[in-house]
Amino acid sequence: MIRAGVVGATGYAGAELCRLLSGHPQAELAAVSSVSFEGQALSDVYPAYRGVCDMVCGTQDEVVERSDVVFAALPHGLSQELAADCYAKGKVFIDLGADFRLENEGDYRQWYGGTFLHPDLHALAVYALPELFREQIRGKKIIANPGCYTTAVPLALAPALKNGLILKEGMIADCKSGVTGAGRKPSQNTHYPELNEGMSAYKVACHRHTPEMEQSLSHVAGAPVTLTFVPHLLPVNRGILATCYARLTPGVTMEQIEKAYHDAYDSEYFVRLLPKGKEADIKNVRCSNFCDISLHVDSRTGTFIAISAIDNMVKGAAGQAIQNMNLAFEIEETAGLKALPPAF
Ligand SMILES: NC(=O)C1=CN([C@@H]2O[C@H](COP(=O)(O)OP(=O)(O)OC[C@H]3O[C@@H](n4cnc5c(N)ncnc54)[C@H](OP(=O)(O)O)[C@@H]3O)[C@@H](O)[C@H]2O)C=CC1
Ligand SMILES: CC(=O)N[C@@H](CCC(=O)OP(=O)(O)O)C(=O)O
Repeated sequence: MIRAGVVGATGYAGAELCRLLSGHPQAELAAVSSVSFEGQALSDVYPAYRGVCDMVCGTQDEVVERSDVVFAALPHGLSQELAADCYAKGKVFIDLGADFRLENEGDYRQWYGGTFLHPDLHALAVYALPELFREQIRGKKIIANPGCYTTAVPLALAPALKNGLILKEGMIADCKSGVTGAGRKPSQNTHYPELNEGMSAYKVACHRHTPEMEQSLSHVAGAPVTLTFVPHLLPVNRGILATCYARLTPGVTMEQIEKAYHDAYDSEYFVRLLPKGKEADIKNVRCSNFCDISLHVDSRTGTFIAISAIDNMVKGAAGQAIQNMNLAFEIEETAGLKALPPAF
C-alpha cells in the first residue's frame, strides 16, 4: 500500500483528499496535519467522517515522516520548503496550491508576489494535467496539481487549439465556480445571505489563473497564446462550469471539431464528450473526477463554443491529485476514482 499523508487536512481540499484516499484500493491515509486542530480527530472537524476517518491531526513533520507521498493542501506560498524537505527524504510531493505551477519565475512574482526559493526543484517539477501532459508525469517526484478553472478551461479548448481549428487570438473563458472554491475560511462575499440568490463576476480579466491557463494552452498550441478570463461565484457548494469561446479558423466544420475531440478524449476515462443536444452540467459531475464537455459551432458568427463541467473539489483539486499520485507511482490511473456522481 502507498502511504499517503495530507498536510492541511482540515481545509476543503485536504478533507476531500482524506475522503477519496479512504476508498483507494492501493493507498492508505498514513497521517494528517493541521495547525489549528492539532491533537483533534479529523472526524471532530468533519463529523461526516466519523468511524472511518478518525485519524488525529499531527504536525507537518509527522506527515512527512510517515508517508511515501505527501499532499500539500495549503494556502499559496507555503509549499516550497515542504517540497524541499520531501524531496530530500525521497518522498513524492504533490502540491494542490500554486507554488510550482508557473514555469516562469517572473510570472510567479507578478501574480503571487513570491520568488522561486529552490529553482532546482522548480526545474524538476511537472505541471500535472494528465489528459494533456500525461507522459511527463510518470515517475515524477514534485507534482504541481492544477487549479480548478485551470483544469476545466484547457480541457475544453485543447483539441481545437492543437489541431488549428480555432484562432490563437481572442479566446474567452467565462466560468462559474461553486463557493467551496474559496476554501473553508469564511469571508464577506461567501457569507450565506450575501451569496445566496445572487451571482456576480470577480477578478474580471485579472485572476491569477490567467497565466496558468495561458501556460497550458501555449504548450498545446506550440506558440504563446493569451486568453480573456472572467470568473463568477455561483451560490452552490461544488462545481465549475466553463463556457469557452474562440474564433473558428475559416472553413472549419463541426465534423472536424468532433473528430479532433473524439481523437483526443475517447480513450480518456475521466473526460466525457456529450452527444449533440446535451449540455455539460455541474450536477452531473458532482463528487466525481469526471469532466463533461459539450461542443458547439455558431456558423453564423464563426464562433466555436466549448462548455466543460467539473467538480472543483475533485477533478479541480483532490481527485486530480490522486490521479497524479497514481501516475507517479505507475499504478492504474483511475484507482480510487471510479465512483459515479450521485444521479440527482
Ligand atoms: N477549494 C478548491 O476548490 C481548490 C483549492 N485549491 C488549492 O488547494 C489549497 C487548499 O485550498 P482549500 O482547501 O480550499 O483551503 P482551506 O482554506 O479550506 O484550507 C487551507 C488549509 O491550510 C491550513 N493552513 C492555513 N494556514 C496555514 C499555515 N500558515 N500553516 C500551515 N497550515 C495552514 C489550514 O489548516 P489549519 O488551520 O487547520 O492548520 C487548512 O487545513 C490552496 O492552495 C488552494 O488554492 C486548488 C484547487 C481547487
Ligand atoms: C470560488 C473561488 O474563490 N475560487 C478560487 C480558485 C480555487 C482554486 O482553483 O484554487 P487555486 O487558487 O489553488 O488555483 C479563486 O478564485 O481564487
